[in-house]
Formats: sequence, structure tokens, C-alpha cells
Amino acid sequence: MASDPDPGNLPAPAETASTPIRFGILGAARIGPNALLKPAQSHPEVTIAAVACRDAAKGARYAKQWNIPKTYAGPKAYNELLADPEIDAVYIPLPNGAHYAWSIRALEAGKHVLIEKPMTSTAEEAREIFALAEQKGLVALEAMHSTFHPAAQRVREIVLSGELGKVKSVNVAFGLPAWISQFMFEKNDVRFDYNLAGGCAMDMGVYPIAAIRNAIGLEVASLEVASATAVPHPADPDRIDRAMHATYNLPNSMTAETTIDFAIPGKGPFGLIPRLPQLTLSVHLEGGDIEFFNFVAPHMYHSIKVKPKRGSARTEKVYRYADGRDGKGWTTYRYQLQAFVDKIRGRKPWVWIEATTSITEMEVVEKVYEKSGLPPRRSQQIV
Ligand SMILES: NC(=O)C1=CN([C@@H]2O[C@H](COP(=O)(O)OP(=O)(O)OC[C@H]3O[C@@H](n4cnc5c(N)ncnc54)[C@H](OP(=O)(O)O)[C@@H]3O)[C@@H](O)[C@H]2O)C=CC1
Ligand SMILES: O=C1OC[C@@H](O)[C@H](O)[C@H]1O
Repeated sequence: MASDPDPGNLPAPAETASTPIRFGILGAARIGPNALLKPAQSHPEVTIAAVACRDAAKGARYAKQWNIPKTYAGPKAYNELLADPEIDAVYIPLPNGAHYAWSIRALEAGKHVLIEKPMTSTAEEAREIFALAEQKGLVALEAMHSTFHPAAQRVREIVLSGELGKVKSVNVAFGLPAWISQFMFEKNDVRFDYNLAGGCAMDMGVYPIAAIRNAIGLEVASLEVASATAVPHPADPDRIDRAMHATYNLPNSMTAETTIDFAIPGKGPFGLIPRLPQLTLSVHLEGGDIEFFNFVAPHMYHSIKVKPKRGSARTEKVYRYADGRDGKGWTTYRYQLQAFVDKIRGRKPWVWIEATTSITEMEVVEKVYEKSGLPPRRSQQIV
């Protein structure tokens, strides 16, 4: 068990191995630096070889800032990057509705794919991606980064150890207060665009679903969605959810509940009292409760409170594996990159997200939209 990390003490840049995996990135996306560019700096087997950006000036700025040697720009940029024989793996941080088509194209071009969450717009699309990856002998991974962190694995270990008996229910809240999200999201953010498969249940909703299933060891089964209620987003109230509340029936009479929100309004008169972010996964078991605060980005800060009905409560913080196989200050994304590279290299990853898990996760998202009465998400056609 380790103490809170020193955020200034990140791993030193690693030397690049003689035959690194050469990554290309489709789109100069905002998430790229945290999800791949910074983690790659400390991975000795990874090099970032190219970025493709529709806008030449933006692509050049991104490449300069992140020291990426090759830039593809313009309307054919993504296809040109995929045709580059000096790229082994492609990271896809495009709007949700573009994940499917570009993943298929990348696999057809012989590249491994690391695909941002939510992996696709439908379960069927995720199924197709994994089938093609298998046929080609390539690796496809949904970038559900939180699962790879040792804190998430520790919660799972405590639950599955039986220390607190059988699971009765799980509650997850993931919400961003409006005063914070106004700085995080653009007015016309990809998240609010139905034609790009936006929506809160797509963008934020996959985290609670993945966290519940990881915590209680239920990753191969789909969840039965009992109810789903959307709060409309002002940008497109008939199709985009600002928030979504859903309840689930799980095997063995377990139940679950998820609440997600892009912009929790303030409380009190005129909503002037600001709210705090909601980031807690709570597991209720026969013998007590477990509260995992910050299940989304546990590397920043987290706490795992174990509260037995009998005996004393304890708080755990797990920033590293006990055997020291990882590095100090590793983020969820760094653990994810480790797993992706290990899989490509034929080594057994410490944690892995199987195809079935990602496929059934998308089944749940589809059912949530169906129950809520909002229209299904659809992927974009690309030329
Ligand atoms: N794992 C995580 O922690 C996070 C994951 N994400 C996921 O990453 C993906 C991207 O999110 P985010 O980085 O916030 O998004 P951005 O808007 O910053 O980036 C999306 C990129 O997609 C490209 N793009 C291609 N087609 C379009 C289009 N029609 N409209 C807009 N952009 C387009 C753009 O690339 P170009 O440079 O070529 O113009 C742009 O850079 C989403 O799927 C999201 O769910 C997001 C945040 C956190
Ligand atoms: O971690 C996250 O938090 C906010 C979301 O909008 C984002 O896409 C997600 O990955």
C-alpha cells in the first residue's frame, strides 16, 4: 500500500527501446497528451511517430509541442497516416461517432488500435472491430483507463475476497458541477453533438458501467437495465442527455444504480451554491460497505473506505502495485499503455479488458438510451 503520490515527481523520460512500437494518432485531440503522449515518455517500448490532423496549422502546433516527428494534414490526413508503413499502432481519440469506421480502417491497414471510450456507438460495431482484430492477429483495446489502475484492482480484490460477504447493491455517481464543466467543454463540444454520437451516457456513462462490473467481477455479462431517465441537454434536448439516471438488475438479486451529469446545477436560490464533483463508487455488501472515491482518475487522488458492520473501518490508498513492477506517479493512462504494449508484445498484461467486456458495455449503453426514450447513437460514414 503506498501513500499519495507527489504529483511533481513523475517518472523520468525513458530511453526508447531499439524496436519501439511506433504510434500514430488520428486527430490532434485534447485528450491525446494525457492519454498517450505523456505516458509514452516513460515507456521504453513506445515512440510517437506521427499525428494526423485535418487542419495543418493546428497539427503543426501539436506536433511541435509534443515533439512528434511526422504530421499528416488536410482532408486525407487520417488515411495517409494509416497508409504509413512506419506506424505499428494507432490511437483513436476522435469523436465517438468516428471511432468505429477509423478503427476498422486502421485494422484493415494492419495497425493495432487503442480506441477511446466509448469504443463505438453500438455493441455490434464493437463486435465487428474485435472480430477483424482477431482475424488480422492485431490488438484492439477500449481505452477504459480507470480499470487499469491498482486502486480499481484493489477494490475488486476486497469485494471478491468475501471479506464483507455477498454484494447486495452498487451505486455510482459521476457528475461534474456546472461551474467546472463550463471550463472543460466547448460550447459546441463533440459531446453535445448527436451526429457525432454524443451524449452523457456515451461520454461519462461508460465509466460507472465499467467500474461496477470490474468491482464485482461481472465483466462478461450484460446488465439488465431496469430504468433510465434522461435530463435533456439544452444544445439538443430531444437527442442529447445532459444527465442520466439508470437502475439495473444484476444476477443473484443484486441491483445497481448510476447517476451521471455533464453539468450539475448549483443549489439554493438561483443555483448560487456551487456543488462538488461526484466521483464515488459505493458497494453495499452483506457485511458492510466500500466507498471508492475518485474511481475515474484515482492517480490524482483517491480513497477506498472499507466499513464493516462489525469491527473497525479502514481507509486504503493504492497508487502502486506492492511488488514495485510499475513506476512512481503512473497515471491510469500509463497503466493502460503498459497493458496495450504488453499485449502487442505477446506478454500477459497485468490487467486486460476483454472483447466481451467492451461489447457488453456498449449493449448496456444502447439499452440505457432505449429505456430513456432518447434515440440510439449512430456512427458516422467516412469517405
Ligand atoms: N480517456 C479519457 O480520459 C478521455 C477520453 N475522451 C474521449 O476522447 C474522444 C475525444 O475527446 P476530446 O479529446 O475531448 O475531443 P476533441 O474535440 O478535443 O478532439 C476530437 C478530435 O477529433 C477530430 N475530429 C474528427 N472529426 C471531427 C468532427 N467532425 N468534429 C470535431 N472533431 C473531429 C479532431 O481532430 P483534428 O485535429 O483532425 O481536427 C479533434 O482533434 C472522445 O471519444 C472522448 O470520449 C475524452 C476525454 C477524456
Ligand atoms: O474522464 C472524463 O471526464 C469527463 C468526460 O467528459 C470525458 O470525456 C471523460 O473521459
